[in-house]
Amino acid sequence: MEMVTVALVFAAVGAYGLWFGRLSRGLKGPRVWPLLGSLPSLIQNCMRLHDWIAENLRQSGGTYQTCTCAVPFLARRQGLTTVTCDPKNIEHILKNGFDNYPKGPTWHAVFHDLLGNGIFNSDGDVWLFQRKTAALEFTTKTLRQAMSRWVNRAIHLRLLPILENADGGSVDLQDLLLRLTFDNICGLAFGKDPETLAHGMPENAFANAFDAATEASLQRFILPEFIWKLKKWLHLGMEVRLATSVKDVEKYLSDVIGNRRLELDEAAQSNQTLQHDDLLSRFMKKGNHSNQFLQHVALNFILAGRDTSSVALCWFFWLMTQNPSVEEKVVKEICEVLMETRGDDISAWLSNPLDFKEAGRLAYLKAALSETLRLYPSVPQDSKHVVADDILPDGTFVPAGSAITYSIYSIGRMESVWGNDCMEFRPERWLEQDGMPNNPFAFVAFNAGPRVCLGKNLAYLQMKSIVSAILLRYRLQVTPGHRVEQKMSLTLFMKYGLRVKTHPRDLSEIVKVIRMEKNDAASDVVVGVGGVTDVGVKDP
Ligand code: HEM
Repeated sequence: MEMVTVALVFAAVGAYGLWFGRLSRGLKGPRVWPLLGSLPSLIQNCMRLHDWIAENLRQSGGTYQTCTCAVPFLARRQGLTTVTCDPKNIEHILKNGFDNYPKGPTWHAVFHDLLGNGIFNSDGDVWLFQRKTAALEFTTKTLRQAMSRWVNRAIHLRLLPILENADGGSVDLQDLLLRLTFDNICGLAFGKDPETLAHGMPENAFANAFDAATEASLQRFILPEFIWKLKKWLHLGMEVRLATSVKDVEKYLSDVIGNRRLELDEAAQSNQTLQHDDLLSRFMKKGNHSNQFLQHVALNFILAGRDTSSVALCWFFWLMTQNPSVEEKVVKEICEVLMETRGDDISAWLSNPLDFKEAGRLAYLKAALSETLRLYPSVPQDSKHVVADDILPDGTFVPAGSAITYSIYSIGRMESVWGNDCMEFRPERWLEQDGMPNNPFAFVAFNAGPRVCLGKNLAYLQMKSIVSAILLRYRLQVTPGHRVEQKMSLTLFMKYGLRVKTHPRDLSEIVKVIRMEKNDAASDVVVGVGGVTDVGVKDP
């Protein structure tokens, strides 16, 4: 009997060895260990994940396959991940083969408790209906006006007073910006500014519950699905926190929706039109949707639009401190535009926020923001589920049930895509005739294809308003000793925030230079092309 057991064990080990040999030979990426797959290298590099993935991709020519669970049957499906940064593959995944690469069941299960079947967490017809309805709203001028109103209010009533009071001391700009954009997106999503950005940085029950629910949902990614499902069923650990936070978030939103319904009914009875221009009211006016559907609409927009622009701005402001010549050009462009639209009096530049036309003319600023997102994309990587066996344009076979990760962070750092100067922060490339790669899928910080970010133009407007308000008034200096590092998360936060000192900016020198250039230009015989508009910046 013992002999039989030993023989069986030997046979099993031998069979596993043969299987593992075949598997690991076919994989190009980091070393794959028996049973543990690439988990050891993943853990070893978890503090510099994005740079590690970029190195792997450089070595493998743009695509590799790896396996986090080297166990037969599981390996081909749940364990196998294809990692790519090849723009042709990305175009295939996001556009040409769109239906074969949905977000998939894992993503959906993780976020379902918080986001339901909202736009950010659905595929197929459920997603398409919401996408069509929302896309109509995102092209309206009134939504742009609403964004402009919310952002300018928060900048002038709360952000600037906080910076003024900092009085040479250091502030955590990341914290301020995260609060500001959270307030903005709540205003836009359901017409209420929770004012989390205010003196003393007050606690806000809705913001806290939303943060706790997002964090607890993200924790689910770390665990195998059956474990977090078991914890949910047994009411254990983070699952308890998730359930309570989701309840709090839903209660808050259900009160907002209930009040809005009453206001809309009263307005209809007295033949008045309500002035609410937020997304929730727009969806309510369009159809007879359930409270739960409307809650999910609001929550999905908040999740999609809350941290992305603040994180991009954080890296932008840090890059300004590292690249003073770019900062000078950014400030000069803003001054040039304001001098043309508001005249020479500097106080008139500071008294009112940018209007749409002024913001639209800031081509260099838009290029600098895009360049920031190329090197520091707010969403550094994204994953898709493979529905049916497929072959990617570069010849890689991807089996049904496996996952594909495309590294947005790596695409921007590939010499093969962006040229020898890919690691340089050079906004000019966005304005040059041949500065950009031919394939528009080389820049997917806002996603691309049918699921391209709906808030992209609003985000540029919001970011331009915030940059102008801060840089016209202050020069920023990273607080000595402060460490700027990436946090490993679905969003590219700075791990320790961004502590900066603010120094009042004297615009008189820049104004002198602009005046001199204007005089020189006026005395030239050749007349220039006039103001550049931001249509000059190439978009995918
Ligand atoms: C710099 C700022 C922003 C960046 C970098 C960004 C980036 C992205 C990315 C990468 C996606 C795809 C995510 C995925 O499918 O998993 C996305 C989707 C989306 N974004 Fe943005 N976003 C920004 C700002 C905003 C803002 C301000 C809003 C709302 C006002 C917004 C609304 C959306 C929506 C609704 C989607 C889902 C689209 C769909 O699935 O059909 N985004 N965004």
